[in-house]
Amino acid sequence: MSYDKELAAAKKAASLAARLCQKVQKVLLQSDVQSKNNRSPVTVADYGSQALVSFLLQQEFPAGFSLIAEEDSKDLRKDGAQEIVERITKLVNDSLTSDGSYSVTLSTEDVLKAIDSGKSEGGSEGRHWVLDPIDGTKGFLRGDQYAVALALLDRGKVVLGVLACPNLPLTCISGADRHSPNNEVGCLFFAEVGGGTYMQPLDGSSTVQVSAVENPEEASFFESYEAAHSMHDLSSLIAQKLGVKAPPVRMDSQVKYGALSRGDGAIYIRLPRKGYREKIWDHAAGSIVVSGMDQFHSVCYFLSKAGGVVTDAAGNPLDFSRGRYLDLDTGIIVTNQKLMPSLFKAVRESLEEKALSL
Ligand SMILES: Nc1ncnc2c1ncn2[C@@H]1O[C@H](COP(=O)(O)O)[C@@H](O)[C@H]1OP(=O)(O)O
Ligand SMILES: [Mg+2]
Ligand SMILES: [Mg+2]
Ligand SMILES: [Mg+2]
Repeated sequence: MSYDKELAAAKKAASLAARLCQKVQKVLLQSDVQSKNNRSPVTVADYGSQALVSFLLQQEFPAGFSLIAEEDSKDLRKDGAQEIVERITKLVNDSLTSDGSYSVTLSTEDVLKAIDSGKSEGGSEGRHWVLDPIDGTKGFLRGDQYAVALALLDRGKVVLGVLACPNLPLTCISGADRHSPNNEVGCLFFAEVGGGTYMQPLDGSSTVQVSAVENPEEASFFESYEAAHSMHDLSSLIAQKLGVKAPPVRMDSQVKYGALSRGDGAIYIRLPRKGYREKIWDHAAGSIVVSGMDQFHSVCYFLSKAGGVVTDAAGNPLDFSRGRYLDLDTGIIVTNQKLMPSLFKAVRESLEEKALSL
């Protein structure tokens, strides 16, 4: 089955949402940042991106529309939030009309409703869109990496994924090419089941050069920038066991999956502390982008690689059919098929050693 129409809509929605986020990141005001009850930050851009993507997808696919997304409008409906809601509404309307494809004006209530369409519980039946409107809000606030991550589930499987990465350089970010003179940023990764992974510039204006890392042991491995999101001491033990020499590349969000898919590194290790439950919107788009990397296409290069594999720390594939959360053993590991057996062994040994030392 082809999902071309859905993919085109997803690319359009994620690109417009990324533009909205870029605009906010440039002039980030302290008042734009709120704290959710789990103490993670949320900004007008998170809400604006979710409203925009939700509205666009609903316009295109009204029948049986289902969206699982990170944010909801609860805090925005509280007393004193009116000004922020108006600012979000203006951002959404400006972005919708920015390239002339839409001539609608949403009210504040339309925007709140669009945000709240993301409350679906998902599951193993039917189709569900999965959205992280800003993945890596902490990176976004630091002026660093973040992604708009959008995927489609069909009967519990990820069938397409789009990662808009506004701050990711178009050229390789690690290894020998790290100091490439080309400092253009803004990448759009997309993948459809069975169709390989593609990358194009977010603004669509220039060509892309992709470099292949030939020796994975020399290539960087990726991990979270935030130490609270993944245990850095454990990944350095794993890297040591694998003989990886390069220092880890610490980066926020699913941008790591995008960078990995084009060969900027060979391994992504994510081992959160006990008790943290991963959400499906933090991995759906990224996992299909990496899985399609055996057929990676860019504007000017075609790279053939060992296919990407994403599993939990017990070697099980990620199961997106169980609702809003992933039920995982310990963490997530990502690499290519060739390296997975040795990565898996190093992960198991390191976890056992860590358990013994506790
Ligand atoms: N304590 C935590 N442990 C692991 N991941 C977290 C934690 N808190 C938030 N996250 C989510 O982890 C992702 C960031 O991952 P990374 O560590 O790879 O940058 C984001 O989706 C972030 O949510 P958010 O979407 O709100 O930014
Ligand atoms: Mg968040
Ligand atoms: Mg996230
Ligand atoms: Mg988010």
